[in-house]
Order: sequence, then structure tokens, then C-alpha cells
Amino acid sequence: MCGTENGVASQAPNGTHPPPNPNAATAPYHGVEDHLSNVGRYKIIESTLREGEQFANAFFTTEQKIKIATMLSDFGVDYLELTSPVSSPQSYEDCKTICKLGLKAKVLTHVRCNMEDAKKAVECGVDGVDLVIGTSSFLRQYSHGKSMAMIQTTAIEVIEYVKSKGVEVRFSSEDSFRSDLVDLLTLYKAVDKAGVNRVGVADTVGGATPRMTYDLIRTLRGVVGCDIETHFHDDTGCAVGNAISALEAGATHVDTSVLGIGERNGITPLGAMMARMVVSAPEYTKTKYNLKMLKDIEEYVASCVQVNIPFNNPITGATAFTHKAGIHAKAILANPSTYEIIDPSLFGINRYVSITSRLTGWNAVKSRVVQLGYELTDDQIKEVTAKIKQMADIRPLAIDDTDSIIHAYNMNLREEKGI
Ligand SMILES: CC(=O)SCCNC(=O)CCNC(=O)[C@H](O)C(C)(C)COP(=O)(O)OP(=O)(O)OC[C@H]1O[C@@H](n2cnc3c(N)ncnc32)[C@H](O)[C@@H]1OP(=O)(O)O
Ligand SMILES: O=C(O)CCC(=O)C(=O)O
Ligand SMILES: [Zn+2]
Repeated sequence: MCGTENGVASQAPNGTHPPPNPNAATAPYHGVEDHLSNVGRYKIIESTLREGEQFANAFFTTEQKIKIATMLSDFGVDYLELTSPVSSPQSYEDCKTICKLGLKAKVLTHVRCNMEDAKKAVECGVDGVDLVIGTSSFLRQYSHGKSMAMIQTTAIEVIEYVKSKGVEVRFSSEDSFRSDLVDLLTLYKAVDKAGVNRVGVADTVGGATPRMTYDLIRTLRGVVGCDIETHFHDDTGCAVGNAISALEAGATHVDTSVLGIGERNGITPLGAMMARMVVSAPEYTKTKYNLKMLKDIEEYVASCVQVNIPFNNPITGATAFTHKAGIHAKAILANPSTYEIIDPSLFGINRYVSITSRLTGWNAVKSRVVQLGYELTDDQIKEVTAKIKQMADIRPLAIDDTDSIIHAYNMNLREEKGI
């Protein structure tokens, strides 16, 4: 007997499939959901005005801080993290000023895990206080001298105080990856029980790999119920990779700074993170963030701290969307997704196809010929391409040089034809 049960077709005896049952339920097909991953709903804690101020070349005036905070809030980040108000009288005043701006982004300040710092933070009118204390044996010995038991007791007192003021609180262990795992999990469990909004995991020295990150966050995800914030330094070039791994493992928040500025060579850059996330979570990222602002934000911060944007910066680097080799250029001109993972127009940026080198092919030259308004046959374009390569073998060319070769070739043709 052949037929269907619950809308599922069984095999007919002769090996053929029976016709579909018109009464079968039309339930949609379901993919496999990754319940642990927060890649599609990640949040950004933007720390240019905290970690970024720790960059060797950073000195932000109050006006610059206001402009950076406003731009980042308009860009769509969830939180702005500001320098500790305990650092200096101006830091205290600036923190209060930014809190009063009425920005869309919530304002946090980052302080040591002690009562005096926490009181100063709350005084400023912040939405949240980010508490931090080193938990690795190195930092316990050389930074603050406290045992794990002392850290836990103080942390709980401070957390209860901040919460009693109706302010969000996060507790973070500095140097998490070099801390004893059992110590760390015990502490996180205790602060979670005390009611923190988030715990923070920090790769303070930039030594973690994506797999180490995944393992730690995944383990932590099983221990605490609160949100998990992550902070990655880039000393070994893993800051973006670690951030995406953390989200895959269940972290909810990632710290960034514009251009990655921070202590030493900094942390996960906002722009690189957007590049990663527009690929990993396109709909969420395009809807939530005002991506076309990225270039202006980076240029502004670069000017404040007097650095150039590196040529290979994701998205905004001068060559990030420049295609040079002939094989690439041909395919890009036919369909940009052949050699691009990101559409530059999402960020308001143009792609550029180079036709000025010995690697240039005739298909790329053809597109320039058309742009210049000439009508040449394919054979003629191949001849022009040979001339470009001949010249490019001698010296580097600018676009004006190749344009001149095309103009000259076209003029010769017209003269030959007596036009
Ligand atoms: C990894 C990171 O980026 S963490 C954030 C780093 N941020 C900052 O350092 C903010 C800017 N810092 C500052 O302005 C100053 O360091 C201040 C105001 C915080 C402290 O200044 P000072 O009192 O002069 O102390 P100093 O900076 O020399 O040493 C740090 C002090 O904080 C203590 N400390 C360090 N971390 C912590 C902590 N998480 N919780 C409590 N105390 C801590 C140290 O024991 C040391 O105290 P000491 O006076 O007993 O020596
Ligand atoms: O507070 C945190 O989570 C991070 C502190 C910090 O900047 C670091 O550990 O590198
Ligand atoms: Zn840091």
C-alpha cells in the first residue's frame, strides 16, 4: 500500500513516489537554530571615550568628547563607556556633561571596584557603572594586592550600593584569560547572584585565541544568567576574531573603540566589527546601525588623535574596495560579489577598479573606454591594453596616464580614418 501519513509521503511499492496529498499540512520548513549564539542580536559598548582615551596619542577636549559621543549615539551603539570620573576633575565634569546630553545611547562610566569610585560614578548621573578589578594572580599581586575572597566581598557591597541607586551595574574581571578558571567562575556566579546586569570578560593582554574565547564564554554562559560583555585587546591580532567567537558562544555585548584605539595597540575596532557583523548578521546590522556614518566618525576620531586611517582598514581603508588584477577586475565589473564580501555602498563608499598597472586586463580597460565615451572594438581595446602594460612596465602610472594612452589611441584612429 502506498499513501501518506501525517502528510509525509511513503515510498510507492514500485519505487516511484506517490503524488502529493492535497490535504497535507503546509507547515513551514524549519532550519536548525543556534540557540546559544547572539550573533544576530549583539550589542556594542563603545569605549572610545574610555579605552580610547588610554591610547598614547589621545587627548580629548570636552567639545571633542561631546561630538564623539553624539556621533556614536547617532550611529546606533547601545552604550557609551566614559573614563572614570575619579581620574581627574575634568573627567568628572565631562562625565556629568555627557550624561546631560540626553543621547539615545546609555552612558556608562568605568571605575575600580571600590565604594569611593562607585559613589563618584553614581554622582555623575550615569545610566550604568562598569566595575573592574584584576583577578589573575599577576594583577592580584602587582596591581591591587587583594585576595579572591576580598574581591568577592567588596564586589558584592559595591554592586548592592550601585543597584540601590537604581543604576545598571556590570562587574568585570580584568585579565580574565590568565585568571584561575574556578576562581573566576565562582566570582562571576556570586556577582550574578548579587544581581549584576552584566559580567565582563576581558582579554587585557590580547593573548586569547578564538577557540579559547569560545570555550571560556560557553562555560560562563552555563554558570551565569545575566548578560555577558567581552573586551578584547589586539596585541596578537585576534580582537575581531575573538569578538565574533564570543558572540557565537553566547556573549551578548562587545566592547569597541573607533579605529581600535586604546592601551598599546588597542581593542576591537568599531569599523572592523561592523565589517564582520554586516557579513555575519546582515539584516540586524543594516537596520540597527547607521553604517554610512562610519567614515565620518573614523575620520573625526583620527583627526582628534592625529593618526591616519591605515590603507588596509576594513571598510574605510584607502584600498579596501580597490580591485587591481585583470582577472578580478573582469569578474567584479560583471558582478561585484565575485570578489567582495561587503557591498561598499552600504557604507556610502565607492569601489574602484584600477587600470593603471601591468596587471590590468582588457576587460577593465574596456569599462574605462566606455566611461570616457569612446567606441572601440574588442581588438582595439586589447591593443590599448598592450600599450598600457608597456608603459606600466617602465614606471607606476596614474589614471591620467592611462587615460592619455586611451585618448591618444583614439586620436590616432580618427586621424587614420581622416575624421
Ligand atoms: C585594563 C584597564 O584598562 S583598567 C582601567 C584603567 N583606567 C585607569 O587607570 C583610569 C585612569 N587612572 C587614573 O586616573 C589613576 O590611576 C586613578 C585615579 C584611578 C588612581 O590613581 P592613584 O591613586 O594615583 O593610583 P595609581 O594609579 O598609582 O595606582 C592604582 C591604584 O588603584 C588600585 N587598584 C587598581 N585596580 C584596582 C581595582 N580594580 N579596584 C580597586 N583598586 C584598584 C591599586 O592598588 C593602586 O592603589 P594604591 O594607591 O594603593 O597604590
Ligand atoms: O572592564 C573591562 O571589562 C575591561 C577593562 C580593560 O580595559 C581591560 O581589561 O583591558
Ligand atoms: Zn582594555
